[in-house]
Amino acid sequence: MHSEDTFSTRAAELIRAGRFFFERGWVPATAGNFSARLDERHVAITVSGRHKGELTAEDFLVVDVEGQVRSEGKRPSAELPLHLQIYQRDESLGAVLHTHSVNATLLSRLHRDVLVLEGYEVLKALRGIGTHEARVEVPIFPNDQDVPRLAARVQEYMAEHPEMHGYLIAGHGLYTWGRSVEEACRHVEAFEFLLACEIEMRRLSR
Ligand SMILES: CSC[C@@H](O)[C@@H](O)C(=O)COP(=O)(O)O
Ligand SMILES: [Zn+2]
Repeated sequence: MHSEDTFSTRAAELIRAGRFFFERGWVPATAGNFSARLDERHVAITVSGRHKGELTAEDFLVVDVEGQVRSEGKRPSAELPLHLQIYQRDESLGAVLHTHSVNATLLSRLHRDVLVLEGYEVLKALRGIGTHEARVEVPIFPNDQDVPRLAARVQEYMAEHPEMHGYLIAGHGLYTWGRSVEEACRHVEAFEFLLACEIEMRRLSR
């Protein structure tokens, strides 16, 4: 069972991530949600509707990996099922981060089905990738206000593509994860850099 200390440490890491993302314009107007694993069965996740650049420890609650809320009187992120799907499928994963940057939103509307990232040195910031020659496929799922249905769709796709590092939701944003909050943050930064390159490349090659 996790301690209060674990909760506070994970919350502090996610608060720092929220400030960093907000400063860069990746979580505007209460958009985005963050979570971190506390132990095998429990996760801390942001309360729904909170501003992600101004989080405090009060803006987190505890849920179990089946989605049962363990903190009375707090409503979890509307996108909780997308976080739980990741924790349920892989016990080694420790954090899930969701952002809404302009670049993720635009690219997810310009492309259908999948965005291919290749030829970038920064791909090596993604766990397990050792060369710029890697080909990273970022699937794009249609947005869906029925979040459990969307989570089931992601789950089905991930069963076929277990090597995935993240995905886009059309007109919505990015989901990525890692073994720790630090690794998940690195993945957000890497994806945001790569998405910015892709946008700029399209502009330059017009
Ligand atoms: C402010 S619009 C964004 C929301 O609809 C949603 O997509 C989102 O990312 C934040 O929802 P939340 O329930 O606060 O976790
Ligand atoms: Zn969202």
